[in-house]
Amino acid sequence: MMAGMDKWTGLGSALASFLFLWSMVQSHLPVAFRHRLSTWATKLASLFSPYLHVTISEYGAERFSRSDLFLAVEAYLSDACTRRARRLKAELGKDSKNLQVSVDDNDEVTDTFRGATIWWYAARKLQRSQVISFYPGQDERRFYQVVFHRRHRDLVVGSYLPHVLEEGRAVTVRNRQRRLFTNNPSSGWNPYRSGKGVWSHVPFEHPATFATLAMDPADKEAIVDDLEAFRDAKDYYAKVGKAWKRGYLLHGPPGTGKSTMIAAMANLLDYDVYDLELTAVKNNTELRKLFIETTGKSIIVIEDIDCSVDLTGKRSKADKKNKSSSSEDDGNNNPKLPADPDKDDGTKVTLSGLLNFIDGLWSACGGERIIIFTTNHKEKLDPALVRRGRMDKHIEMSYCGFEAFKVLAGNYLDITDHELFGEIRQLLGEVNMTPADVAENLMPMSKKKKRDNNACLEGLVEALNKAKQEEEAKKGQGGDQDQGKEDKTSESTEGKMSNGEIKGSEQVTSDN
Ligand SMILES: Nc1ncnc2c1ncn2[C@@H]1O[C@H](COP(=O)(O)OP(=O)(O)OP(=O)(O)O)[C@@H](O)[C@H]1O
Ligand SMILES: [Mg+2]
Repeated sequence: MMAGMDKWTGLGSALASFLFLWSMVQSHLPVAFRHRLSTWATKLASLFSPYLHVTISEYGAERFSRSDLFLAVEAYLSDACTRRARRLKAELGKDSKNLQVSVDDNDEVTDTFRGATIWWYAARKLQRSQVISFYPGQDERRFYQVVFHRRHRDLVVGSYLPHVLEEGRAVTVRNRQRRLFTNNPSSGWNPYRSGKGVWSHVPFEHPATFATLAMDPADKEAIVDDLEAFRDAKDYYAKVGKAWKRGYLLHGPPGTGKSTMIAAMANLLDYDVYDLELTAVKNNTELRKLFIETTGKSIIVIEDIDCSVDLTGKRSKADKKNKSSSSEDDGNNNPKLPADPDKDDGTKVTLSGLLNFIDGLWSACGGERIIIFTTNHKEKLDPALVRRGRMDKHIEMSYCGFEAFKVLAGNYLDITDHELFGEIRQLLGEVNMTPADVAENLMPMSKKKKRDNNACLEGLVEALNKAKQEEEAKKGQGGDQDQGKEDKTSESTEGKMSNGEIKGSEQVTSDN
């Protein structure tokens, strides 16, 4: 039985190779003759050969972009089959520093799928184009040919090729160099002009991870858990009829690690990051266009949302017009009306445009997206913008507590305990110092000087004492509008619940 199978397989392979070489010879003959020969050859082949061919060309019918299937096959073969190919070629990936190994032209790769044997060939043929090409090699069209026994037709077309597509896409995602995108300025530029992307990108190489992020371990774990649950919840989101996306609001004073946390999130989930500069967006239509151009598995970030667009100011003015009672001031928690969409004051992105961006019908395109807003002043934001469902999770990044300090001490000094820890713990309970400032004190002072843990910690104690004195001096002067003090009050209630939110040096609130 096995010997019989081998004989058939060998014969099939030989026939498939012959037909493939035949198609290569044809490509160098005059067009009319080639067509006739091709018809004869196909008839002959179908008479004698039980094998079928499927060709997957590099460019689709429209010839502008490379076919998705071709790219997936390329990735699939490079990953799954290169081990079996005898001739391989290595290239530097387009956006990556990694070497990509793929099957060399005219080489054969054998694959098996549910007991069926499938042969793959990579080849290229010269295209007689009417268009003059500026780029060498542009007239060459690459293609893959898959050959299989006709009794496996349903299996290959119905199951194997979809499997190759899915696996190939997964390999592409695994091997890709993640990217950091930023939106191009819109002045003098038409977002609908073809051939020009609305986003520019650079490789995303931020080294921050949750392990190096200084915050309370329990809160950190809760965030990691939430992110991982989101990543794996495709079916759940489909079941409950929700777009597969999640919003996070990171708020807290400057230097408390909001941007660092975004980088850690991207590294944890292996997502791209789209850093959206809202002030460079002309209007709501352009904002929507930007959203459509983002891909799945990405984090869309709008930093300092309260400064990006004067949502509060516009709303206050609208509010004033309508109610003739509210002040120009942001008015904190007062509900406000939407901004005037027709008013042209540099940017026409309105609150309603932004809300649409987050959870309008368009926001469901593609799926698997996280949207993050950061702000130093949560209270300035419109409640509609940050309500649950839009910003599902509110994370307060606050001044450095002792637990956060221990993470920094571990990162910078490789220590978990020290005789000065007690004093530092007490001082951190009394003084507001951001993780950025604490980290600065733990950095070695000079390159020549050997890193000295004692000196670093003593320096930190000194800085904390100095900050304490300054705070006391301010208090003495009767200055009570200091933002730090307000935050300090909430920090001193570490771990206690207030208005349904966890208050602490690292606070996390969630709707679930
Ligand atoms: N929680 C933290 N854990 C580790 N490092 C931190 C943390 N917070 C701040 N840092 C350090 O301080 C620097 C500044 O932090 P980051 O830019 O994340 O602050 P931010 O909250 O985004 O500030 P801003 O509101 O000004 O944008 C970072 O480069 C990082 O090294
Ligand atoms: Mg920041």
